[in-house]
Amino acid sequence: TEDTSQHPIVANSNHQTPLTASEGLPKELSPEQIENLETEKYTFQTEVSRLMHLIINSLYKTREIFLRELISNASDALDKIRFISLTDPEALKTKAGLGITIAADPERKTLVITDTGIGMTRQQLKENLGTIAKSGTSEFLAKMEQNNDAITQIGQFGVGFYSVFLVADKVTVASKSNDDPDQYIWMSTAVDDFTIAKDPRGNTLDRGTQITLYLKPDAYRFLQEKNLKELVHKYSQFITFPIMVWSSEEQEVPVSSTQAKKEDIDALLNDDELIEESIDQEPSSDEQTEKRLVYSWHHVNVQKPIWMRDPKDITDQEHKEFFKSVSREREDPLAWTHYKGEGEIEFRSILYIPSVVTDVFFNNIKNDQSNKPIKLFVKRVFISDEVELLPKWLSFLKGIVDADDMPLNVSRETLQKHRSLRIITRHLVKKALDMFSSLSKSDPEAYKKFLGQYSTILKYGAIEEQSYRKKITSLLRFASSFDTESFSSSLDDYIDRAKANQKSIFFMTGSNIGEIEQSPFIEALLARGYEIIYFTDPIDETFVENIPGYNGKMFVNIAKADIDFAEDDKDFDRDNELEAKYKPLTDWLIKTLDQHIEKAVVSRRLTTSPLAIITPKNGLSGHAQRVLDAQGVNHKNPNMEYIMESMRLQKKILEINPSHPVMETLLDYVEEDNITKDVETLIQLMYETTAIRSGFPLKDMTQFAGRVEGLIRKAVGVSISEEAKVRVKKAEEKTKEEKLADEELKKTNIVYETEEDDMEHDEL
Ligand SMILES: Nc1ncnc2c1ncn2[C@@H]1O[C@H](COP(=O)(O)OP(=O)(O)OP(=O)(O)O)[C@@H](O)[C@H]1O
Repeated sequence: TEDTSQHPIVANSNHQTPLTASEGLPKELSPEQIENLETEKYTFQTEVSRLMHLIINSLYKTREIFLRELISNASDALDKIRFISLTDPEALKTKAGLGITIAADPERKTLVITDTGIGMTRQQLKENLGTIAKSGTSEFLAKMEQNNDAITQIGQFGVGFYSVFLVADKVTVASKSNDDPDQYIWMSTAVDDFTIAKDPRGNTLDRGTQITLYLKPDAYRFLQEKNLKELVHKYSQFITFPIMVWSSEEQEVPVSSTQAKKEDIDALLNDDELIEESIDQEPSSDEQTEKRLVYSWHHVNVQKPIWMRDPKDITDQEHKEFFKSVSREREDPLAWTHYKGEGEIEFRSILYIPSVVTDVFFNNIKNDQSNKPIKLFVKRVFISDEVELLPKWLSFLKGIVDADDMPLNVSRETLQKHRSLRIITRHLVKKALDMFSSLSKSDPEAYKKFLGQYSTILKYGAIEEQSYRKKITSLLRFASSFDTESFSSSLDDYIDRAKANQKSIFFMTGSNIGEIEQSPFIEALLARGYEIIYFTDPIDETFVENIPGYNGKMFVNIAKADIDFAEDDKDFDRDNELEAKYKPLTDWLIKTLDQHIEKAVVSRRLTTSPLAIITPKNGLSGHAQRVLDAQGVNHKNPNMEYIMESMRLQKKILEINPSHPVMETLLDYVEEDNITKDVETLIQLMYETTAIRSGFPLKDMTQFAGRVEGLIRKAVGVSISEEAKVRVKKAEEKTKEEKLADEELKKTNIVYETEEDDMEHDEL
């Protein structure tokens, strides 16, 4: 007969029956059974071996996470069988209820974790616990080699199971799947191979998995009931299945009943009524009683799932722990929103903002894969974490959605397209944006941290999603000429501070504030008292290209042509007059700088600089050009590359400052036909230095350097043809001995040895 005491997950197991310590533990394999096992041996995939060696030989502070990983795997396995049972009721046709038990055996120094989940067939044991299917493993290995704390992220990389070797040097996994008539047992002593055998105890599990950890001496503290219960509590509160820990309690019990009979226990575990009775039975007063330790299954996670509770009753600490348990992040979230959607469709959700963006998030975005950070439940039953519930630009959030009304027996693809999901998504986006907005008001420090991590992604969202564009844009913060330090101006602030009749939001892009402040373009606006937004994020150029304006004001790049100041600033007569006056100079400049510019015009914006180089309206600014160059034009489309290249070669517009003394003098020179070769060189140089100041890469650095040197020679009176007098000594040919020594070296493995290396060898 089967030993059902190993499946104590019945409707209510929180009964107090005096059982003995070993009653909660599974039968161990006897020495003969081990002797006669018909095992088959397999070698671990190399990555698994490497991982296990790293894990077993290292001293990690946070070893307790093995329990989190095992509980989470057990919970996944239970989710799977429950999900299958939605369409196939047969799947649950075993005696076992759904749940997890955890028991320590201080005598054998083992910890046993049992679940009644989906279980594994022989083949699955071999595949799941011997190879790593998911990508990113080598990345994780590298991380671990670098930094001990990386271990806590093990679950994110899909290799959580192997964390058992943090605390155990031998592990057995017994498992029974509905798809395999027999129960199998997997064993490993953390060396390079593992074995699988048919379990000689028979089908003790009914369905599910039982993991036995043979703890290393330095991990015995996990056997202490108090430690164990605390830990399980920490990692189990948010698991939707009951988790039972085998616990002892000192109790006054009738002397006669101290030894509970095995049959009684079995009956108890299978009959709810009997349990009720046994709880009701108080020891009668005239019966003899004594104090002794009684054992029972203690239900650790009795609370409702956090999202089903009243938001008012949930403490910050509970949210932080729930967040860590769903996301496997180490740090507390920056903020959260707990929401109950009613009306069209009823659902509950909690969304969290992680305090830092993970590498995984960006890797997925880069590879055009979606992050799916939301776990979907339907009426408390976990359905999937593969459904896209948030748009890409919000997929940095983490959380859960529990819907009341959703078809369950459909494929993920059908589910993904379901109307209810689209409605939920709309609500979630709105809730997320509200959360950001209230964070900006309630906690400016946290909001700053938030934007530091996510503003690039939000800008991407504003570009992608027209319907939320305005809202997202309103959440962004920038540096501006009003406040260059704090990056705290919103566009609304800018508009509040704008001048009368100002129709534009003036901005300039650059790689940093200092560079923008150096630029000649900003003078005219600052002199007139206009504020300029300083865009320093590489995505900003694309952002403003896609977003024409905000609240009725257009974005205007002050480094491009056509600046429209307020109407009253215009003086057409004066402009026309100056243009006519400077025509000889502008014509001459076009001729001289023909290689670089398409036209030269009289500037209305320059105040202190003599010249400025402007991009034609559809061209690339200096900053944009450098960003593109640095990225090596990361476009798959060859036409795009061609367009970029031609934009880069596009001729610029030269603006001259009519009030500048250098320009006035130059005009005289041209009018008097007094231009010498030297003046021509100087104007070339002036163009080149202006280009550098305006952030454009120079086309020909050698020519530029040549011109500067020429000027210096002239100033110090050295002829242009005079060469540097250098005395060089010719290198000598190799001697015969040296040639021989080289030949010898060729035969060895030595690559290159420095003196320091030699020293180390000597010391060793
Ligand atoms: N208790 C269990 N019941 C059934 N299958 C399990 C159990 N534990 C592990 N497995 C199987 O072994 C596989 C590997 O587990 P492992 O913890 O290493 O990675 P994972 O569960 O896929 O990812 P993560 O670590 O992110 O949970 C799982 O995907 C699952 O198929």
